[in-house]
Amino acid sequence: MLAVHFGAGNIGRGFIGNLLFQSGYQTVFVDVNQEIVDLLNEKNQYTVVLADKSQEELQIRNVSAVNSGTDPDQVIELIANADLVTAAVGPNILPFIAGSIAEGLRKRIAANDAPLNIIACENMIGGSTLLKEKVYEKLEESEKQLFDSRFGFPDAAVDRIVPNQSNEDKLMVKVEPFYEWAVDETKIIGSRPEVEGITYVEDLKPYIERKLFTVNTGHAAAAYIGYQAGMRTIDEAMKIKELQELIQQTLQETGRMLISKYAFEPEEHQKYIEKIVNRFVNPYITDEVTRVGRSPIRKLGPADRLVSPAVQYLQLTGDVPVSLTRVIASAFLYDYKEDPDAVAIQEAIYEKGIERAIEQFTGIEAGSILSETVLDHYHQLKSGITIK
Ligand SMILES: NC(=O)C1=CN([C@@H]2O[C@H](COP(=O)(O)OP(=O)(O)OC[C@H]3O[C@@H](n4cnc5c(N)ncnc54)[C@H](O)[C@@H]3O)[C@@H](O)[C@H]2O)C=CC1
Ligand SMILES: O=P(O)(O)OC[C@H]1O[C@](O)(CO)[C@@H](O)[C@@H]1O
Repeated sequence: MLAVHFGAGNIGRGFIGNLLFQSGYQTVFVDVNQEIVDLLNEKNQYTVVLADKSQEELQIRNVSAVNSGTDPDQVIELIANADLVTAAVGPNILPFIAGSIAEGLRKRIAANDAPLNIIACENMIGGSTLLKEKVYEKLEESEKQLFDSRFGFPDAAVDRIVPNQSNEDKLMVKVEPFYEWAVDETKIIGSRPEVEGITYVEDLKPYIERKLFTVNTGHAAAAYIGYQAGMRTIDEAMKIKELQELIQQTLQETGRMLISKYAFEPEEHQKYIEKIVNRFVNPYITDEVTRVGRSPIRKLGPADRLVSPAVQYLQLTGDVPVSLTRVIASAFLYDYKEDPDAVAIQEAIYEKGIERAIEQFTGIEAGSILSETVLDHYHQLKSGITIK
């Protein structure tokens, strides 16, 4: 069985590649990083290390790679013959891989009538749906019906913390032992890809919202508030008692919203929160706040981990979320110079003021109660009332 995976980065090698190998696939990674492509083709294997007391090493074999920048025809050929296509490149990169996927699917249609599923494994709601939209933008109107009947783009929720790597062995990836991969089975075309570790679900929305608004909201809170307090890593940040408390309060807010929306069992949800917070304090993982906080424009978007739960909390409970708005404010103070999103946000604040910047990046209307609350937190945090 042939799997083509776009993005041989942290989650690509450390999670998706790992499960594909365990499920019997031959995996070809598609990436634009020539060094990683060369190494994968030279070794045809790499090591995944579990970040816990055991430090267990898994050998991931049957892998190779192609550089889509220099060898686009090979990528097209691979897609034409694949049994499964997956991607973990980042939401902003999905439009750039759509062209070769469209071409590959065209070539496949000309050669055989086997169905194919394409699963984007990004931290976002509707990642595969977005990829499908971008692929379909490359099609003629007349092609779309046949594509609909042959190719599935099931959305997914993926969860495993894989920090940036600093190993001497450039292919080695250190990952937390925990993982979860839920896939929307209603959008599968043909038979379900048999991948060890995938949970097929009929309704993905509760899974993806629970995950994005707990793991990723909590993590973003630790990153932005931790950065504000001068911390370098998430585990350092988590040692600050007040920060842990703020994360707990933030996750109580997202929890209240999720429980009210999906009728989750409160005790079960509380256990889920505790488990997530424990993952953040894993002493075997060094995860920089600047990785977890990366791309703040994306993270402040209306459908993402901070603003969406805040807006839904207000709508569902009638109360203003005190902690979520504080985390949103701290994201507006995130001024890490190496992050182009952070720089753009700071420039927008400088040029048009914080209130307009909040509206621009979050879609929260200026003058609304949410905007006013974020604004209050922003001014307090800026005047030095920090967590430390
Ligand atoms: N790292 C993690 O723990 C998790 C990450 N994710 C999601 O997975 C996605 C990837 O994240 P990471 O693996 O952390 O990032 P990463 O930066 O380690 O990996 C991304 C890879 O995509 C490659 N890439 C960039 N442009 C490309 C293109 N045009 N074609 C093919 N490959 C291209 C990069 O060279 C890199 O190897 C993101 O959406 C992230 O939110 C989801 C869950 C966990
Ligand atoms: O990958 P993103 O969306 O930039 O956000 C980083 C987040 O993703 C993860 O890497 C994995 O879920 C978390 O560590 C963190 O919450």
